[in-house]
Amino acid sequence: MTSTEIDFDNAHVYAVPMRTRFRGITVREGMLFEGPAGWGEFCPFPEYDDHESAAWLATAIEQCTDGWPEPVRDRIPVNCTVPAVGPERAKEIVAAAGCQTAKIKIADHPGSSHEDLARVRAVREALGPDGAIRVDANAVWDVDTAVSQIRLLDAAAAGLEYVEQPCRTIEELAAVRRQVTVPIAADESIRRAEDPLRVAVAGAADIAVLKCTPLGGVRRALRVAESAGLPCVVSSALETSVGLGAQLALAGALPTLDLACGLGTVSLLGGDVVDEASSLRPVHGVLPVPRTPVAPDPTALAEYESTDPERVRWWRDRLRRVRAALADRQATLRD
Ligand SMILES: O=C(O)CCC(=O)c1ccccc1C(=O)O
Ligand SMILES: [Mg+2]
Repeated sequence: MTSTEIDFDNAHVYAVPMRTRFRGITVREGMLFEGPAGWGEFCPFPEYDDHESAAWLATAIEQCTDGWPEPVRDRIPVNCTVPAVGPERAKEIVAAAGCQTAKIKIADHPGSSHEDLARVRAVREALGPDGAIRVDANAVWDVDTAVSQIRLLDAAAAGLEYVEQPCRTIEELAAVRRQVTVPIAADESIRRAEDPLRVAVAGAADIAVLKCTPLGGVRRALRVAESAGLPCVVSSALETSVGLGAQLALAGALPTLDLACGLGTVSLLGGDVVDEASSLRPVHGVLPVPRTPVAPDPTALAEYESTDPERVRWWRDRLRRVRAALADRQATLRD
């Protein structure tokens, strides 16, 4: 991977409002820059330090210098993503999406159980009996809370497909997994591991959630999939269509993929930096696998270019620091 031909100096800083607050985010920010193979997106969440953000930069550099490996499929079924909203809004989201699978955010704040159960019931009503429902607790429960909440949610959903990251540690996931029949998926345990290639998720989870953006690229995520040795779901990091292309390239290149992916998230954004026709919004619950990165559209890019000089400076400083951090990490990210 070489980064010398990338036009970092002219990188654009974008700010796209979220349609609904998600993970505490109301405006999604990031950077877009062009290299010899196309455009890349650099968008680590604000709380990520330079070391962790280096993997996000590696993904952007892979896509604009090397491109992606050959896909083995060209259409990816996706879930619709239901944020922590009320039951009526949840039904609208599911009905508008047209997906067979819904992923619901739960445990968004302390004491949310009652609201979580109402949201899950509403989604089942909108989805019908044949759809699949998965929930994501983003690592907030202790083991006992997880076990009791998963049982309640499974009943409210009339059957859950899986629960994503109910607790923080691998040991806790394993303990929960021994006590419930609902399959367990590991997300943060892989994505935020110091070494995602060596984390032992197999005894603690039934499914691996993979996000190539924080894992350092499509090729590296393929190696993480191989070492995890579990059925995989590819899930987004709230990229625009430019960065989401890499995630779809990963979903397209995995040797086996039997589960819907969490890649319908452009629908959570209030806009996109590419033109309408290239925007990676699912149609009838399916997304295409792009062969090359999607380029921003000048008009759309101008619309979402950040106008806040302080944010622009913050991102430029961050990119400069993270390029240095990546130079330090390059050996391990190639590992
Ligand atoms: O998987 C999906 O349906 C959407 C993606 C998603 O939930 C997500 C998006 C950004 C950051 C974290 C997460 C997560 O899976 O926890
Ligand atoms: Mg998750």
